[in-house]
Parts: sequence; C-alpha cells; structure tokens
Amino acid sequence: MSDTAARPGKLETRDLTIRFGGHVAVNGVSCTFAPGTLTAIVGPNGAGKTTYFNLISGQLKASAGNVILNGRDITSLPASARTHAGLGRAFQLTSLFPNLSVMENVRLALQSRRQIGLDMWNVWSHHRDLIERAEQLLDSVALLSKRDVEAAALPHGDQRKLEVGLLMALDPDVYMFDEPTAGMSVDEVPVILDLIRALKARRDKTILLVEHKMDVVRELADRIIVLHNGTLMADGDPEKVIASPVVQQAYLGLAPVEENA
Ligand SMILES: Nc1ncnc2c1ncn2[C@@H]1O[C@H](COP(=O)(O)OP(=O)(O)OP(=O)(O)O)[C@@H](O)[C@H]1O
Repeated sequence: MSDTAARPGKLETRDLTIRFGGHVAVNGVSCTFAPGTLTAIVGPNGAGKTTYFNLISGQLKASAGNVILNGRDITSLPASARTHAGLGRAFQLTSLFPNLSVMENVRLALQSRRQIGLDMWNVWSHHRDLIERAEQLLDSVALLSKRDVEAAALPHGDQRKLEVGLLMALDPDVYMFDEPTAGMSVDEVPVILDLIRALKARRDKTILLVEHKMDVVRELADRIIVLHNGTLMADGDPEKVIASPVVQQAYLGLAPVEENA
C-alpha cells in the first residue's frame, strides 16, 4: 500500500466538469485511480465516459475541476504535455505516422519513450535493442508479419492493434483504453485482451478501461465506476457495483448481464 503511493501513476480527478452549452456532459466527477489497479468505466450510451477520458487526456478542456497526475495539477496542460507527463491513451495513434510502416511507427514510439533521438553516440548501441523490442511488441499484437505494411493501409482491426502496440511502446504510467476491441473481429479480440491481461498482471500500471462488454469488465476490473448523465453513480468492487439496484436499473437494463457467464 505504501509502495503503491510512491509508485508513479496515481491519477485523480477532482470535481471534473464540462458543459456543452446548457448540457453538463461530465458533472463534478471526483475519483482517484491507483497504480496496480484496473478500473472499468461503464454506463449507458451518452453517459459521459468518452468525454471523461477526453478531459483526463486533454482532448477537451474542463469547464471546472482538476486533473492531478502524480501529485501534479495537469489541468491546464495540452494533450501532448500530458502524454509526456505519463498519461497514455490508445487514441488514433496511427494517425500520427500514417505513411510510415508498422515497424517504423513502433520504432519511433520506442525512440520517443527512450528519448534516444538523434544522439549518434547512442544510435548504434541502441539500434539492435530497439529493433528487437519493436519486434517483440509487434509479435504481441500479432502484427509481426505486417511489419513493412504502411500503417494507413492496415485494415481497421490491425490499426487498432497497432494503436495498442504504440501505447505499449510508449509505456506510460497510466494506460487509458476506450473500447479497445470495438470493431474487431472475433479472432482479433483475444489479442488485445491478452495484452491488457498481461499489463494488469504486472501490477505497476494504472489502467482505465471504457468497455461495454460486461463479461470483459467482470474478468478484468478490480473496480468499476458507473457514469450516468455525466455523474458518478456507483464506484467500488465489481460484483457489488454490478449487483446494486441503481446499476441494475439504470445501466444493466440496457446491457443485460448473462448470469451464467
Ligand atoms: N463536443 C461535444 N459537443 C456537444 N456535446 C457533446 C460533445 N461531446 C460529447 N457531447 C455530449 O456529451 C454526452 C456524453 O457523450 P460521451 O460520448 O462522452 O458518452 P459515452 O458515455 O462515451 O457514450 P458511448 O458509450 O455511446 O460512447 C452526450 O450527450 C454527447 O452528445
């Protein structure tokens, strides 16, 4: 517990709020996420889950409230600075280098993480290491055979896998997954879930997962928070949250859980 507090990756939102005109899409959400835990964020369509993510990662500017990472108030930082501070989001990362190959994308992400840049002293000593690590990552997202394909030419499912691979290469303190398996074929889904499982098993990262599939949530989550109309409606142990009447009524009515799953 005390070493959890000392580890990087503690993320906190305090009264985080955003209004679009008269509509409050995220309404005073206060939550703390600890390293070594996976929190699933669930709620009906339009509940504010993606907007909450956007406020944390800096894609949207809060109307009120704060985002605190590792004790530092990052509310006023743009998304890129938040990435440098340790927040990582699988969010259309491939659009950064659409015309580079799969391998080049991962290599650049690794380089940016290790800040090797163009320091010639380091280039050769790190080169083989980089390539090996990039190959391992591509293997873990089942894209090694497509290493020379241009990122933009990948089918949708492969692009999503590459996004997760790039996120792994950046290796942030906080991993944010927004429906990571959406739009994937049945045989592609396990690749991503295995990666999230492995990440979770390390128990040193803070993982946030927006996910509609309740079987996935049940298996992976240490904790569930429920958003409804932008408000934090429930927060706690997965089984208790799922069983709570308010969740059964407001959320699970829209997405029934198979009791024998
Ligand atoms: N840029 C925006 N301008 C105006 N309204 C917005 C904007 N972004 C989100 N909203 C509204 O905020 C609310 C929350 O949307 P959000 O996409 O965060 O929900 P969600 O829980 O992620 O839904 P889903 O599960 O369908 O992805 C919705 O009513 C949406 O229409």
